[in-house]
Amino acid sequence: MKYKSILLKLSGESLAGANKAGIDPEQLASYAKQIKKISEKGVEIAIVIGGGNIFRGLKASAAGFDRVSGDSMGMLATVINSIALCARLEEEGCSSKLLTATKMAPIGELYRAKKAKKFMSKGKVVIIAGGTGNPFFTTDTASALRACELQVDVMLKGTRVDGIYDSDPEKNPDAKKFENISYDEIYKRGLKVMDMTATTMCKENDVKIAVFDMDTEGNLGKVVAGEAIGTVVS
Ligand SMILES: Nc1ncnc2c1ncn2[C@@H]1O[C@H](COP(=O)(O)OP(=O)(O)OP(=O)(O)O)[C@@H](O)[C@H]1O
Ligand SMILES: O=c1ccn([C@@H]2O[C@H](COP(=O)(O)O)[C@@H](O)[C@H]2O)c(=O)[nH]1
Repeated sequence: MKYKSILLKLSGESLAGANKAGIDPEQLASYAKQIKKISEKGVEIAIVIGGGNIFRGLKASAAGFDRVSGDSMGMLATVINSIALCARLEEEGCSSKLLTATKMAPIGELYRAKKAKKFMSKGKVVIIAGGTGNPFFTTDTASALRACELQVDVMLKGTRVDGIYDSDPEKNPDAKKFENISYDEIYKRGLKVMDMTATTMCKENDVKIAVFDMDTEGNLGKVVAGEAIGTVVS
């Protein structure tokens, strides 16, 4: 395996599968199987999941809430997805541990980097729920933060597109894919695959990012093995 330790960011929206909302049991099972496979190969794994399939804070004002309340609801949405993944991994026979950014016992223990690293070194898949624990952020930024804290080899953004394009491929069918790209090129072109706070955090702390299509079974194993199936940012 090319990468011995990873921070995997999973898209909440992708977890919804074809239904576009909620959690699709087949999608969840596919993610769990892929994660179990690389865990069995000795890869240390931490996971952050988004909450876009349930709630996003940015939509709060339209729904009649203030932004901070909306973001709190968004962070709780990530906890729901994290509980689901943790339960599914256990079902698959893959030992996992749910840690939370804010106090939430008995749902999960409070996150601390040292604690997370200890579990990871013992072969447990660590799921870090609740984003950063602060409003006005996203789970992309939470992923970048945890990747820095845990000093993993790479931050993997597993999503429903197969890499970074020169424009949003879900809107422009003629968009061209990059195999490699620099952080600065992402700023210069204003590419929106990840938010700028997350990109900056990775740039400043020298965290490599790989963006790939997690919805095709087997892709996680390929990316961790170093196959060039997505886009690498460095
Ligand atoms: N230049 C680009 N290259 C690739 N994808 C892009 C680009 N610009 C925008 N995107 C969009 O970014 C999305 C990937 O982001 P992400 O995985 O964070 O999805 P999300 O719906 O925001 O997930 P979450 O629920 O975790 O917030 C893709 O679905 C794609 O449409
Ligand atoms: O650190 C964080 C992370 C997330 N939020 C809120 O949660 C939702 C869902 O996260 P996504 O990354 O969009 O999937 C997000 O829209 C924020 O409202 C947060 O406040 N702080």
